[in-house]
Amino acid sequence: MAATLPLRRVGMFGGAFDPPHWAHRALAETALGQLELDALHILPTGHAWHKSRVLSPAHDRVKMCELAFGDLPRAQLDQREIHREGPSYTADTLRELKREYPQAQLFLVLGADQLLAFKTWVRWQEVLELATLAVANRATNIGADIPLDQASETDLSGVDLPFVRLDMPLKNISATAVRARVGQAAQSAGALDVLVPEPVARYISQHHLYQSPT
Ligand SMILES: Nc1ncnc2c1ncn2[C@@H]1O[C@H](COP(=O)(O)OP(=O)(O)OP(=O)(O)O)[C@@H](O)[C@H]1O
Ligand SMILES: O=C(O)c1ccc[n+]([C@@H]2O[C@H](COP(=O)([O-])O)[C@@H](O)[C@H]2O)c1
Repeated sequence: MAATLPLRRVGMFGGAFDPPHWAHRALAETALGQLELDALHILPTGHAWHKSRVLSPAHDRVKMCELAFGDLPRAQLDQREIHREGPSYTADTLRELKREYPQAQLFLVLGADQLLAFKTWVRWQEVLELATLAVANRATNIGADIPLDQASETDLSGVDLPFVRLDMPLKNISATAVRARVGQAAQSAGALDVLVPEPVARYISQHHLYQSPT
């Protein structure tokens, strides 16, 4: 009987995903393809110690992640940060993944804003030892309702950290903008389709999420 080969390239993509939007989906797809990943763990954050707002209930964010990423081959929803006590630290998650995939090269998938904030992360040096950072650029004027051709890229030239770039067309979308748009009077689920996948838009509408400003 042939032995199963250990997975060689494993990605982790974490986020509040409140809600997951088209840029998240594009980032996951790009990482899977460009990094030739054998698996990509999608990790909704449990307790986002670094965010000032209270996140939507975990079960809603998990369900929306299933709807947003469920059909992506080799992507798997990973709820460990939701189930873990205390703040979600990426270093802890990567340490666990390293134990689960001792032979694999680990990649941490993130957007440019998080790369700029990376040295504020808890045990960021350990994160660097455990994983290769894979970074997609992000418009600096995120959330603004401006045309994409007027969006400017985040300047990463001064970053003194090792990372690989993910080549993804700029998407001027943020979860903040999605929540704000839902909060504006009576948006139909259809009107959200440009920002989030249609099943996510429907879930937001059916569950009356983001009705009040956050
Ligand atoms: N438009 C985007 N382009 C590139 N990366 C993005 C984009 N939106 C989010 N990301 C990345 O996805 C990851 C998860 O982001 P998160 O769930 O916090 O979404 P967000 O849109 O930044 O949310 P919020 O507006 O609530 O802060 C982060 O690494 C973030 O940099
Ligand atoms: O470990 C940390 O200290 C840390 C600090 C900031 C962000 N992160 C992680 O980075 C991912 C993206 O964060 P965010 O704020 O863009 O949703 C998510 O998985 C967070 O848990 C992790």
